[in-house]
Amino acid sequence: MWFARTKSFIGFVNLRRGLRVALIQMLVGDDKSENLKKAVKLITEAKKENPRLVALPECFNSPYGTKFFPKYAEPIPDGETCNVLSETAKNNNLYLVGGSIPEKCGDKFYNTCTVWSPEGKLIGVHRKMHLFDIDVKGGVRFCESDVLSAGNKLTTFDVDGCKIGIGICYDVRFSEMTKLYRKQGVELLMYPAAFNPTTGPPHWELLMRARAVDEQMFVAGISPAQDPAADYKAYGHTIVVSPWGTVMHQADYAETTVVADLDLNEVANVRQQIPSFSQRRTELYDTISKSSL
Ligand SMILES: NC(=O)CC(=O)C(=O)O
Repeated sequence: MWFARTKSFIGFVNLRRGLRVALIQMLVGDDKSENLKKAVKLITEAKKENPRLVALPECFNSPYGTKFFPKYAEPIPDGETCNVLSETAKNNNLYLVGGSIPEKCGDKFYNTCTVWSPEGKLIGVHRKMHLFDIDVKGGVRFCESDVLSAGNKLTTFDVDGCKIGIGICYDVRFSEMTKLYRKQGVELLMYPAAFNPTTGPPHWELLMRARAVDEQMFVAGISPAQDPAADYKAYGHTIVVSPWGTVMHQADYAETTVVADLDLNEVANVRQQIPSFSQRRTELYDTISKSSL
């Protein structure tokens, strides 16, 4: 296992607020129980680096594709995958962002991220809010809404005083959502995500950096590794960006784990030096128009 570690440091601070995260860029196959075994193995290996929080990628127990979602879907929290995630968080005594899985709830399906405490308790459930329906000629066509329903709620949780927000993949393209997280005091935004060879190269890093600079927070994107044989080829490139917009670490296409030390004081430092949030002219550009224009 190859580990990459980056450190971020700005100036002298009296009280260092740090958070070590491990982001698992896992190669996902079509055998669900093998995927679960692999996730447990990689989390257990990552634990050797002593992270406080570990994250898995979007759709880590199933291939990413609408034809797979109904077959792989499980109820939350009473399914096999949730049991495994809860046990693994507890056995390793860490916070676990469980990537995402296809969720079945009644007659509906969702693309859902669960978050687990070191005691194995479910502390967050995020259903992808913006469904990935795009058609790029000669590139990628995908229509999640053929099968999935969209979630309607933001999701935050706390790790040692750091408020963390969750989005899933396509959610990263919606800056209004990130602004709401900023208003809630989020300092780290985590996106389990699976971009692709069409949108990945031009947009992946750009969007992660844009959200980090817009809202002056750490942003992490956690992708599956690329499987050249899969119908949908994930872009990989699991990434961590600082509140200054610096790419602290970015993986390639292969399976790997990125370990990053986040200096949370950097959030306050950047917000103090560039106080764009309090300088907004919201009276001029309220984007939620109530008019019929
Ligand atoms: N897979 C997604 O949800 C989003 C994506 O690939 C993109 O926005 O591009």
